[in-house]
Amino acid sequence: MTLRADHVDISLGGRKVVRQASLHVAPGELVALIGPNGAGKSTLLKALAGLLPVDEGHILPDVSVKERARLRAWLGQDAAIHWPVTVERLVSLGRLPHLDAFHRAAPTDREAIQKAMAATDCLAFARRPATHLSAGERARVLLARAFATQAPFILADEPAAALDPYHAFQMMELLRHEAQAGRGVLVVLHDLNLAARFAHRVVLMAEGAILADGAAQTVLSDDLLGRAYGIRVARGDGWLVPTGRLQSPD
Ligand SMILES: Nc1ncnc2c1ncn2[C@@H]1O[C@H](COP(=O)(O)OP(=O)(O)OP(=O)(O)O)[C@@H](O)[C@H]1O
Repeated sequence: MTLRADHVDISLGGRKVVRQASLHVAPGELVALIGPNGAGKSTLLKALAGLLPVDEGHILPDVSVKERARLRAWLGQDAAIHWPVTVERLVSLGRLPHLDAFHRAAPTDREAIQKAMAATDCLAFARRPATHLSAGERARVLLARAFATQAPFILADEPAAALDPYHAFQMMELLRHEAQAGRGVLVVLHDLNLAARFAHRVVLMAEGAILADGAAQTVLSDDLLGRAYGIRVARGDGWLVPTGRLQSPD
């Protein structure tokens, strides 16, 4: 089963911000969704998560709200933590879609929570209030919550944004590991090097439309990066850095 957007149009505030976008994620692959600010990446990701309705086109599979929560783990961009619950309790919320009517945790739930915290290095602060963490630690806890869901698909919106290079790399390794374990992972990224290093496939969005979808070396071409971002890049063995601005693509 693949998760897919099929010729999707989405409007926000009466304005069409995603146009005829088609995108799919298969089990076992990590797909990076890149593009300039305002391109429509978060909007498309939210629609794939079932958090936003589409005007036209389809998000597939078309399932019930409960089934959707089991199918897709969501790691949002501004996932602030407002309540001083413990880290363990917060991670356990990832199991909500699996609990019975009385919200009782079964041994399989407890096992999934421990496994998710171990994978993301959260066990050392499992009993601390989740509000008392650094931005990087918080990002790992929220990733643990998403992992605890054990959903076949993980949708993550800029999960590495607040992270130092070590933890950004670790975050991507964890997501890649999940993909290797058979999940489908779609991750919005601004760091083109992380996309090049970790993604099986890169999808480039600009002005609400999908501009390119393919291998990193094809999508991260001088021509496409110039058209989408208005930047010039220098590149080496597996890396690239912006070296100048072209005319703004806006
Ligand atoms: N709630 C909203 N109401 C109206 N327009 C919105 C709303 N949220 C976002 N937009 C607009 O929709 C467009 C797409 O926004 P979106 O957040 O999907 O872009 P993005 O590619 O994720 O950008 P960024 O890289 O800056 O996070 C932008 O033009 C934005 O201004």
